[in-house]
Amino acid sequence: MEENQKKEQQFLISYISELANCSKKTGPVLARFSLESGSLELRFGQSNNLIDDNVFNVKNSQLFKLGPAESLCISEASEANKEKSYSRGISIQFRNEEESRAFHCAFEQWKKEVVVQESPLINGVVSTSKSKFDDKIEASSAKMYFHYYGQLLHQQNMLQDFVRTGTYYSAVIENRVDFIGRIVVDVGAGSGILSLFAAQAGAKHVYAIEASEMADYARRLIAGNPILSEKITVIKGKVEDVELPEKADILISEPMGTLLVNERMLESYVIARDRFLVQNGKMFPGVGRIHMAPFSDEYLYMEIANKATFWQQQNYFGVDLTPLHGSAYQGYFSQPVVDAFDSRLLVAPAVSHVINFTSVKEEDLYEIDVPLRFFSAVSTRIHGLACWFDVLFNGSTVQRWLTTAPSAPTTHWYQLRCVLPQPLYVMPGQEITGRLHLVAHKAQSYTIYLTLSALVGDMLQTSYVKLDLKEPYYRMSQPQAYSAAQDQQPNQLLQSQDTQFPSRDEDGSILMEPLSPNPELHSL
Ligand SMILES: C[S@@+](CC[C@H](N)C(=O)[O-])C[C@H]1O[C@@H](n2cnc3c(N)ncnc32)[C@H](O)[C@@H]1O
Repeated sequence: MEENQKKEQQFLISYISELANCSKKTGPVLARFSLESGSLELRFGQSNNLIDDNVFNVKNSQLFKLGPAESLCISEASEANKEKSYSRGISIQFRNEEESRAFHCAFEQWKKEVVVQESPLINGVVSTSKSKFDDKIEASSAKMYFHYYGQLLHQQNMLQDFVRTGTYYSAVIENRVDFIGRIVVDVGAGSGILSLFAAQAGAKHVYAIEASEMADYARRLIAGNPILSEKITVIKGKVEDVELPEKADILISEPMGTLLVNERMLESYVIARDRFLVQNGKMFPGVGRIHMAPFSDEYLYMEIANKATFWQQQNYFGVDLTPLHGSAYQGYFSQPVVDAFDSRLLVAPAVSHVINFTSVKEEDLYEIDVPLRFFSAVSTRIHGLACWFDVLFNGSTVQRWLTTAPSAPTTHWYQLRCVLPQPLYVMPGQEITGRLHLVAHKAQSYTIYLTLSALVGDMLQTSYVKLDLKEPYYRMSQPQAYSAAQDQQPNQLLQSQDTQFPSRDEDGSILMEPLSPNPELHSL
C-alpha cells in the first residue's frame, strides 16, 4: 500500500459466528482492517460499536472459503502467549459472492502489508517487498509514472481519444459472447472504463487492477454506476504483486505506449497473462504490430538540424559556444519526433514486426531486433524511419483493429519518426537495408538504435542514429498539411500500404477535442 494511504478498510457483512461458543452477531456487521499502533488488525463489530473483543491479528490469521458467500477466519494463538491463549475461529457470512470476493482480495492485500511492515530497511524506512516490477524498473521512474496516471486529467486525455476508447468499446460490445458469464481481469484499469465496458458486455465478474492512486477514483466511478458495480472489484496494486481469488477467462488492457512498447507496460500485460489467465484464455488485444517505412521530409530535417545552430555562435556575450555544437546537434537528433505526418512522405511500402501477446515471453520484450529492407519508389533523400502500430481484438464474433497509422484518424499516440543526422540518396527501385534495434532500459522505455544503408553507384552510404524513446520531441498536435513545396515526388502508391489492414468505421474517427500527447509522462 502507498505511503500516504489511509490505513483502514471497511466491509459490511451479514453476520459472524464464533466457532468456540457458537455466539452469533447478526448484521449488518462491520469488518474493519486497520493499522493500529504498528499491528494490522481485523476487527468485527456492530456498525456503531467496533470496540469489541472480536479482534484478529492479520499476521496470525488465515481465511478459508467455505462457500460462495461463507468463509472461515482462523487466528493462531500468538507465540508469546501460547501457554495462556488458544487459537480462535469465526465463520463469516457475506451478503453475496461479490462482497465475499472483495473481502478475500482485501485480506490478501493486508497480509502483504504485514510483510512490508516487518521489513524495515537499514535506514529505518519501510519499503514494499521487491517484486519483479521493482527489480527491473528504477524506483524514481515508477514513482513519476504512477503519479502521472494517478491524475484524472491524464486519464481524461485517454478517454477523450475517441478513436482509442471507441474502438475498445466496439471490440467489447460486438464480442459480448467473449464476455458473457466470464471472469475478466482489467490489467492497469486506470479510471475503470474497460472494466465497465466488460461489465456492460455481461461479464460475471471483473477484477480491475490499478497500481496508481487512480484506483480510488475508479472505485468511485464504478460505485456511481450501481448496476455494473456489483460485478467489479477494484484492486489497488501492481499486477506483478496482487493475488486474485480465481483465474480469468479473458484479460482486457490498454498497455500500449508510443511505438507500442514505450512505458514497458506490455511486460506487465504478459506477466498478468501468466499469473491470472486460464489456459487458452483470450486477451483483448491479443496481437500488436509495429510498422516501419522510410520517409522524406526536408522541413523536419532542417528544423532539427537548425535547432543546434545556436551553439555555432562564436561571440555569445564574449563566449565561444562552438565547442558544444557537435553535442547539441547529436542531442537533437537523439529525440524521436512525435507528430502526425502526411502518409505521402513515405517513400517505400512499410514492413511490420508482429508481437503476439498471447505467446510472447516477457523477456522477449527486453530487446527487439527488426531487420529492415525496403525498395524506394522514388528518387529522393531519405531522412529517417517512420513508425506506427496497431493492435488486434480477435473477438469470436468480430475482429477489430485499433490503428495509429498516418493514413487513419489521428490518435493521442500520433506517429513516431527517427530522424537520421545524414540523409541517404536513393533512386527509384533502389534497395534500402538496415536494422531497428530496441533495448529496454530501467526508466520504463527503450534506447533505439537505427541504421539505414543504400548503395550510391559502388559506394554503400550508411547512416546511423541512437535515440531515447523516453525523450521524444513533441512537434505538434495536429496533422501537418502536405505541401507541394516539399513534394520531391508524390508517392500515391505508398499510402495504400497501411490501408491493407484495419478499416475503421467512420463514426469511430471523430475527435471531439484536440488530442494532447503525454509530455510529462515521457519526460519522467
Ligand atoms: C494507458 S493507461 C490505461 C487506463 C485504462 N485501462 C484505460 O484504458 O483508459 C494504463 C494504466 O495502467 C496502470 N498500470 C501500469 N502498469 C501497471 C502495473 N504494473 N500494475 C497495475 N497497474 C499498472 C497505470 O497506472 C495506468 O492507469
